[in-house]
Amino acid sequence: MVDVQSSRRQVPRALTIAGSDSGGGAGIQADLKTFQELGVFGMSAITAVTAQNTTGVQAVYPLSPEAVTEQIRSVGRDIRVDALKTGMLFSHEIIEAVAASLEEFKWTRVVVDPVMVAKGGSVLLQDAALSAFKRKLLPLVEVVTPNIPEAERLTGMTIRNASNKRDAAKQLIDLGIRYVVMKGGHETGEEAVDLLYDGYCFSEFSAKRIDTVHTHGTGCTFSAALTAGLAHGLSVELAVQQAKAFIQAAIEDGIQIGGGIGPTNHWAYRQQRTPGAWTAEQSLA
Ligand SMILES: Nc1ncnc2c1ncn2[C@@H]1O[C@H](COP(=O)(O)OP(=O)(O)O)[C@@H](O)[C@H]1O
Ligand SMILES: Cc1ncc(COP(=O)(O)OP(=O)(O)O)c(N)n1
Repeated sequence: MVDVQSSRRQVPRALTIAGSDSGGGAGIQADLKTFQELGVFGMSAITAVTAQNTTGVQAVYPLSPEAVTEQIRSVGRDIRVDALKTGMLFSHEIIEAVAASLEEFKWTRVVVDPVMVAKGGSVLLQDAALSAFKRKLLPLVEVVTPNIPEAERLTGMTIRNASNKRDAAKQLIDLGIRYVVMKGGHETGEEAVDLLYDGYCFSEFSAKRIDTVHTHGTGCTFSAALTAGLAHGLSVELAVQQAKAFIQAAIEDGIQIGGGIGPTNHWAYRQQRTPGAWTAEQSLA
């Protein structure tokens, strides 16, 4: 007789603690799609429900901190978590609940995407939550992935050039974070350059900047791909390299969704690696 229990395969598992985007391009939805594409079993703890589409965020309904804690506990008490990421945390109460859970379970492979404002301008992190975010959450994380405006808000610095980026990364490391990835999506120039700093060395991950407005959820997707790499046991450097390739494919092989700032293509990276696979264009033909 086959022992079904012991013959079941062990797979990497990752948890996302983030907001729901009803439009499917960012938040929990982008994270779970990305985990799946990268061969990781995805789990979620929802912090807030947003009514959202490609034209913007129409409404935000935060959950109670207890509801967030209970979701994390349910996962943590039964299922191994190899890596996790946070996205939209919204309030200082939710940040405190998440920080307490990270301490309770002693998870170390933790990626924090400091989501603050959606591309349409809606607030996804309240002003009053910034201090708890810096003091309670950031010292517990392995990697933080700010875009330029987020790095400016976290450090109080104005970032205009490469030297400013390095100074801001150093300031963030001083908060107790192991690695900073400062993303270059909001800059201009031929290349989109992401800067990685480990407290000693800087490395750059560069790819051709794609001329498109359809970048809804790029930060969520990038940080989820990075988390998936960590769940597989990759070093942070290799996980960033894979995440960069994943987001590049997702932006480059764009799909037409909605009438505003559309999402990226979460299956493009896999498709590029699967000879003879169907393409987004073929499926519409
Ligand atoms: N137009 C683009 N072309 C290529 N890469 C991009 C583009 N926009 C963003 N990226 C990449 O997407 C990832 C997310 O970056 P960014 O857009 O800055 O984050 P966020 O969504 O948090 O604002 C980074 O790896 C960045 O370099
Ligand atoms: C629920 C939710 N979480 C996060 C975001 C922000 O996502 P991001 O990847 O920064 O991309 P933009 O929305 O700024 O394009 C969100 N919109 N919703």
